[in-house]
Order: sequence, then structure tokens, then C-alpha cells
Amino acid sequence: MNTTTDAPHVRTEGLTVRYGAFQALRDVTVSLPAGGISGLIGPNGAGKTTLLNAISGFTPIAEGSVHIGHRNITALGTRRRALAGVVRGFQTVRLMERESVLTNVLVGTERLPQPNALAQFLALPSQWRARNRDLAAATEVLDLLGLARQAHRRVDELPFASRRLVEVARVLVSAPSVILLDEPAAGLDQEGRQELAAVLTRVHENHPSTMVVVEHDVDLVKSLCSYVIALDSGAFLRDGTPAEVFGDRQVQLAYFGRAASADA
Ligand SMILES: Nc1ncnc2c1ncn2[C@@H]1O[C@H](COP(=O)(O)OP(=O)(O)OP(=O)(O)O)[C@@H](O)[C@H]1O
Repeated sequence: MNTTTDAPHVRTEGLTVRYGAFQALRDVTVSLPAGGISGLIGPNGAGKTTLLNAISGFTPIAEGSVHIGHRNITALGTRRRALAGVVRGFQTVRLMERESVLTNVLVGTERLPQPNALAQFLALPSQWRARNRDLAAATEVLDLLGLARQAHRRVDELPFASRRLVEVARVLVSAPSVILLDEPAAGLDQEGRQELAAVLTRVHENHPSTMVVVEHDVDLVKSLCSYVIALDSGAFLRDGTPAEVFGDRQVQLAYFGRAASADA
């Protein structure tokens, strides 16, 4: 697996998130290795999505901090975090169903610096340069994901597995340095899962990034991730290699409801 120091590591310190009186995350300190693909696992309600939301700024933090490389981004909103290279995908497919694949992917380029409204109104050269840059980025990512031939098809004409990839393409098109994917394989069959794992590995080899994938499928995590963090009931449980984490008795109890012989 390709790792690189070009992408930053991601660190949370003492992260607590509350929904009213309920603590969805409790004092969570984790460190995700720079340039690797990390899996975030845990039973339903463990706080995985909340952790992605806290890192990307979608959920307010009650206590603690979030760091990207040496930068403390806790005070930044979602837009400024995205400009800093932190981009997340969502658990459910959120596409403009009646628009083309290309149009959907171009939405992701809004995270790139864009000419101001006046330049756009006057159709200045800076606007055309930005448009060409966005089209080139979208074309490249569609190529990488094997979607180039579908670029002008309407999203609602595509099979579910391809729509999932369009969602991933929209995240990738701004070439983020930190990519947070929330169950990107949800709803896919075994073949679709394997294809997705291959695509994500290819993307990671082509674009240096620190990738975090929330996933329930143990085999997918083992094949895709070099590092795993396990949460349970809003708290940090264990981190390490897939073999270490899935071999851990506490993880097995939390995740499978029983301890099993490690099959890692
Ligand atoms: N907006 C919210 N308001 C109140 N409680 C919430 C909210 N979002 C999440 N929760 C609760 O916080 C806890 C953690 O939720 P979260 O979605 O982060 O878990 P998860 O590990 O991603 O679960 P799953 O695997 O089911 O997606 C759960 O008990 C959930 O019900």
C-alpha cells in the first residue's frame, strides 16, 4: 500500500460531542497516520459518523480539538476546513438524480477557490480558467474511477454501484488531502464492494491523501486499510493494524458480541 508524507496526519484530542444531554463522543483522542487508509469501526451508535462530522466541522464540538498536520482547525467552519483539504462523503447517496454524472461531480469543485461573483458575471478570463481547471479535474477523476464513458448520462439511469462511485468522485474531484468516507460500500453487493476497494486503493496510489473509511465489513477493512480505530459507545476502544484490532478481545466483544479466535 502506498503511503506518503505529502498528506497530513489527522489528530483529535479529548474530543467530546454532545447532542443535548447525550454524549455521542467522550474524550476521544485518536491519531490517523499521514498518507494511509484508516478504517473506523465499531457497532451501531458507536460514534463513527459523529467523529467524521467533528473532524469535517459538520458537528459542533463541546470539548477537545482537531488537528490536520500541525494546524489546529477546531475553530474553522466546514467551508474553511474543505478549503484546507478536509472533505467528507456521506453515508447515503446524495446526488442530483436528474443531472448528468459530470454535473454532479463538478459540484465537488465548488470547494476549490473560485473567481468572485463579478468576474463570473463579466465572464472574465479567470472564470474560464477556473472552469477549464474544474473540467480537467472532473475528467481525470471520472477516468480514474472508470466512469469516463458515463460522464454525460443522467445519474438516475445508472446502477446503484455506479451512483456510489459518482458520490466518491464528487469527494475526490477537489483532490483533498484528507478524505473522510462514511460507509462508501453501503448497499453494494460483494462484487461492488471488491470493485470499490480496488478503486479506492487506485485513487490512493494516484493521489497522496490521508483517507478514513467508516466500514462495517471486516473483510473490506482488512483488505483496504493499513490502520484501524475502534470506537464503542462514544469512546475510543483500540487502534492498530487490522490484525491487532480485530484480534483484540474487547473489540470482538463490542463488535461481534463474543470473543472469537483471531482470523486476521
Ligand atoms: N443529531 C443527533 N441528535 C441526537 N442524537 C444523535 C444525533 N446523531 C447521532 N446521534 C446519536 O449519537 C450516537 C452516535 O451516532 P453515530 O451516527 O455517530 O454512530 P455510528 O457509529 O456512526 O452508527 P452507525 O454505524 O449506526 O451509523 C447514536 O446513539 C445516535 O443515535
